[in-house]
Amino acid sequence: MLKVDNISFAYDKLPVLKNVSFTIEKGRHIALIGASGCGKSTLLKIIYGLLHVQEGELSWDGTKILGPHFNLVPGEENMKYLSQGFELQSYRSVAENIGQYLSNFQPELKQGRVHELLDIVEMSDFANTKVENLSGGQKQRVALAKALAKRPELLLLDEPFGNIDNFRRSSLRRNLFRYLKRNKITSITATHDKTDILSFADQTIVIRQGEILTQEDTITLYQNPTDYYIASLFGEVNEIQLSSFTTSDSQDTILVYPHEIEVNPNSMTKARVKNAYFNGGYYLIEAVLDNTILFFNHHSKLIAPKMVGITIPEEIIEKRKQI
Ligand SMILES: Nc1ncnc2c1ncn2[C@@H]1O[C@H](COP(=O)(O)OP(=O)(O)OP(=O)(O)O)[C@@H](O)[C@H]1O
Repeated sequence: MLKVDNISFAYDKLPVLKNVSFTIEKGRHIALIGASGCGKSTLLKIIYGLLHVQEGELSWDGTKILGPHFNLVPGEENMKYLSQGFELQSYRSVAENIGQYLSNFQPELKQGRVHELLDIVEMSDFANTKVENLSGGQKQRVALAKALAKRPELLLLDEPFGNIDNFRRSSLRRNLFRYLKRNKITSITATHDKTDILSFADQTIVIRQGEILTQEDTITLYQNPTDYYIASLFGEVNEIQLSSFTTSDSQDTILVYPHEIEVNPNSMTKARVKNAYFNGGYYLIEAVLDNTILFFNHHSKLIAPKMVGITIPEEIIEKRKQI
């Protein structure tokens, strides 16, 4: 179990993390989300032992993480941290990089392990290619394989798929998290990508300006966002006046995702279409309702300045009213 107990951290005088506490059970996958600059990378570096906390304590399986003031070689033995820049040896081959820290005592074992890792990151065809001849996305995949090579107990990933094209990203993500689950490797992934969060994170930790806002089961958090900041980290979201959709005359608002709003010609609530953005399987419609911008999904393009009736299902209204 990872235990982070009331840590605070500042670069020089700039406080970045404030009284951060949470625990993570072994084998769980955690997404770490928050606006750019909120302290995600800093937190990962602290957990890995690259930065020394001014206040608080951390432990992994009951053993205190001492940080760089106490470890000769920075970085905890049983963890791996994959940073946004990848530390690879560019003049050596992909296979040599992945196997760099593996024992040479049993060459067949080492070779088998390197092949297994090449397969996970879909880089088998590049085993003998020098890293300097790879693209950014390919380097990122090699760095990931290298981080997994020595079977870390805790894997810390900082935007791990940022440079990887969409096509590759989906299968890589599936391969990686399947491997981590099978091998009971705990992971924390700092990310801005909603798919990393929704499909693969058991739990999500939300940070705002260096403070933990919440740690919650991912699906529960998505379905019951307690504030606009949290909901907006999953993508577009609307803050809607209840009075626009119900007979209520209260000033209360609820959070509604674009896919939860339905076009219904019979609805008394009419919005004026402003723009339609093609999104593949649907259009994201930007409309104006009661002088406020509103986003909803629609299967076909709607042309401005058309007036459309819209509704929100009763159960969504009731659920969000209670948050
Ligand atoms: N080495 C450093 N020295 C001084 N300030 C730093 C340093 N590294 C980061 N910071 C500052 O600390 C704050 C948190 O940075 P951090 O990289 O942890 O944010 P982040 O949430 O990971 O952001 P992003 O999502 O953009 O990667 C920012 O204000 C950043 O400018």
